[in-house]
Amino acid sequence: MSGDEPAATRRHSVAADAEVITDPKARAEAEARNGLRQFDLGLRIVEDALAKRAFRLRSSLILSLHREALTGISPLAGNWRPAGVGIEGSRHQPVGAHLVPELIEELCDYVNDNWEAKTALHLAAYIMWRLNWIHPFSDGNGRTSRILSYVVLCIRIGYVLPGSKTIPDQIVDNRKPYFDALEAADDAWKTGIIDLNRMEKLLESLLAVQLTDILDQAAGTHHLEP
Ligand SMILES: Nc1ncnc2c1ncn2[C@@H]1O[C@H](COP(=O)(O)OP(=O)(O)OP(=O)(O)O)[C@@H](O)[C@H]1O
Repeated sequence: MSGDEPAATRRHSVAADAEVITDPKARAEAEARNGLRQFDLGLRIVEDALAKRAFRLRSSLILSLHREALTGISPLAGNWRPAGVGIEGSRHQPVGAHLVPELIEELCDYVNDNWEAKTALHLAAYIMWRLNWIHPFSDGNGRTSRILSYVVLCIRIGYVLPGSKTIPDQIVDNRKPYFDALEAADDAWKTGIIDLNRMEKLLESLLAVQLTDILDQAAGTHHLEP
């Protein structure tokens, strides 16, 4: 657009900035509130897919889960990152931003194409690793990977899983085994191999704790250490 053009013949976009909370206390409250909202959206997605007896993973669903977690906190809520990103304390360097949309499509294809052939734990482990590996967002990658992995696990098993110690909550309470499983899958991928053994084992043990929690509540005992 030329600056000397008369106003009457000018037509250019006037974008609004996304409003974000800057006060640290209000921001922490928004993060907690958004976490609950993101989990609720995840459950609605599971219930909807189970009712329809059909599910296809799409990039729009991943963006919706991210939007729910970051609304009011980041101007990029519900959007792929526009630039490079690093992960503090990790050896993994995520790909350039220009590759994100294509890699997300590949992730969705992998899940959809292997829906019957692979186990629920494999698909959940794949998402947990691959979405973190792509690191498609400027922030909120861990939160979105964990809920999406859990959503796909529930849909592929065919249940809204019971238990209050959910897999995502257990990971947040004890992150080291999760970080180690991500690093192990990253290392395997450097040689072109998808090896999710460690992540699958981790998710299996966390699923056992989640389900056993129901038994513990009923019996008033403690069957498994978290
Ligand atoms: N080696 C690794 N490879 C891939 N992803 C990793 C690795 N180590 C950590 N991560 C992921 O990166 C996340 C941090 O990225 P980001 O800050 O965008 O996520 P977040 O959702 O904001 O954080 P949080 O998980 O604390 O809620 C970690 O939570 C983890 O999920």
